[in-house]
Amino acid sequence: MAAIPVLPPPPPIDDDCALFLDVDGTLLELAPRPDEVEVPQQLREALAALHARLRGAVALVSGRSLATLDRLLAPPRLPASGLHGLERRHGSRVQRAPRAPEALHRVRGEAVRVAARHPGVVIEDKGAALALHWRAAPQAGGDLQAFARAALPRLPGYRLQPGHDVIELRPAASGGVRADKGAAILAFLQEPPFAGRRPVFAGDDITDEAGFAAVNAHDGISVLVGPLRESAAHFALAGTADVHAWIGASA
Ligand SMILES: O=P(O)(O)OC[C@H]1O[C@H](O[C@H]2O[C@H](CO)[C@@H](O)[C@H](O)[C@H]2O)[C@H](O)[C@@H](O)[C@@H]1O
Repeated sequence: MAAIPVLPPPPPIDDDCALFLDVDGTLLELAPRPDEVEVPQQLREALAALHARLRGAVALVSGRSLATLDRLLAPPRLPASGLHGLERRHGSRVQRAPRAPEALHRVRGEAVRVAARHPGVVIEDKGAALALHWRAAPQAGGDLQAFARAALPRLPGYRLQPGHDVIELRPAASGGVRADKGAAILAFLQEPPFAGRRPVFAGDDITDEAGFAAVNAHDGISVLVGPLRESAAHFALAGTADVHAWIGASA
């Protein structure tokens, strides 16, 4: 098996960059449950300073919903894409995720019953998407993944979204267009103040690979955060503290 190449740290963030940032595992340290993350005040200040320095060209690109991103990180209320590209907000323009189908409500009820057998499992209702978390109950990972795979055929137009100690059921497209973090970044890059800038994207998870591919295709800077693994990213940082130092030095 080929060794995973060691990646260099990213260069400083220049004035002509457009900065895209994943949230959990990149800006925020992973916590046992989604509602237990902590947001350092210094991080808010660095994001606000970068937003001003890059003349607005800073966006969050997350698996969280837009509403949750605002609850966690605003102010500043940054341009953002939520639910792995299904939602996007830029100024007053908001693209919403598809409505949850009736079948998803039934699947959620069944997931809650599965979770009741595994103390520590969290079922996160994100509207159109449903996340099944086992970070605090590692032994439940197999059951939850099997449950999600079995539920998928009942949800036409849905796909599985794997992540760190989580499997999600989420729509594959929004408004008839494929939705992922790469597509969200490319949509931002067509609009001022992002257009014409060199894209930079930092992320840690499988969902972030689409974002790395998108910025690589635009001669951008792709940054894998966390332990090295197979990735399309060209640069790496070891963890959230290094991300804070990197963006803090550029703020
Ligand atoms: O794209 P992201 O911003 O990284 O969001 C991905 C998912 O993050 C959250 O789950 C992850 O973080 C939790 C809090 O640290 C952790 O408990 C969990 O194990 C991780 O998978 C969030 O809850 C999901 O909705 C996001 O899709």
